[in-house]
Amino acid sequence: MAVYTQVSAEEMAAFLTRYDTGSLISAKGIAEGVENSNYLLETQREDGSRERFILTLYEKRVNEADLPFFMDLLDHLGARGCKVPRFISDRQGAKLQQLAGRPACLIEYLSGISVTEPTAPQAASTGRALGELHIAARDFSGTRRNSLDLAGWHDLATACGKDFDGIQPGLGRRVAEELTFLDAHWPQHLERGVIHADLFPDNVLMRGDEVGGLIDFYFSCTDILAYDLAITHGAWSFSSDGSEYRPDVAAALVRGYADAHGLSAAERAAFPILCRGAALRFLLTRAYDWINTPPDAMVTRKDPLAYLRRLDFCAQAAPEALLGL
Ligand SMILES: Nc1ncnc2c1ncn2[C@@H]1O[C@H](COP(=O)(O)OP(=O)(O)O)[C@@H](O)[C@H]1O
Ligand SMILES: N[C@@H](CCOP(=O)(O)O)C(=O)O
Repeated sequence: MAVYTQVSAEEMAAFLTRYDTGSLISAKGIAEGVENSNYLLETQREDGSRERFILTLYEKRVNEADLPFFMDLLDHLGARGCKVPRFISDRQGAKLQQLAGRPACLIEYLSGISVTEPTAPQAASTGRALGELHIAARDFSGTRRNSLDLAGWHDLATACGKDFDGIQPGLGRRVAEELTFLDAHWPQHLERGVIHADLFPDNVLMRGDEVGGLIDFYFSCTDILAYDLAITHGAWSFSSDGSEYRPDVAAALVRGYADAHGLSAAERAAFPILCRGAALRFLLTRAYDWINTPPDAMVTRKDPLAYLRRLDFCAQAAPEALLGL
């Protein structure tokens, strides 16, 4: 359950008086997610019409100074037809607020369902949506360094240190070997731009086989575009515990992306390395959270070993198998 900060109904009702949203009629903590506290709010206007909103209080990894980048990015993408939620301005034009001692924003609600067992047609739509996002972001002027890049992975590995082997004996050595490999092979000259960097199935709201919304841009940053496809590939093309590879889903995702955006020969050649980096990145953040989440925290820790299995698979798979060619 990702509600780190409890907000009373009275505090929420008072918060909403800053906006032209009508008054609060219901509020529910949202169980999904691990990074921030999220509430689903429903409001009613004087004419009786109702509307839903997401209230997010920023915790953990989101730096308040990065919020303007995310807000401007979503405005930019929304204006170019991408299905992304807008941050709502209050009557004074402010999008960023303070609530219960945390930075907080009111966000447009998008309907749709996050699938847990993605199908090939859903992966194809998601690949297309990711390609369209990369194209729409080409003329976005904002930039944000990816703090979870190769250097950031080294920092996380150092922070986990000896605790890795409490998760699984030998894990520390495996991570160190992989970092050495990636230091030597990480591609330097692929096309860069704004990437989502966390396009897991829970961050895509599906309507049937079509994408109804892309959410949770709080890791978005400037990095290699094909690395974003590799992250999405790792999240969509395996069973959630990482034990089973789904080549049909992988092929549909890559084809959808290539149709919308294109995928160069250099990007295809580097794809196995990018997949290994993507698997290691999530192994590391999950391992760090596994080690550092207090036992009484109201959040379900995610299994780092599910990403070790993906890493092992990607390290031995033929490039054609990963690309679904
Ligand atoms: N704009 C939105 N529209 C509809 N549902 C949303 C929206 N933003 C978040 N949610 C819901 O809240 C959940 C958690 O949001 P998310 O941004 O993924 O949290 P976290 O950053 O903590 O991982 C999502 O899985 C989704 O169910
Ligand atoms: N997708 C990451 C964790 C970030 O959580 P999200 O709910 O913001 O997507 C993972 O699965 O490790």
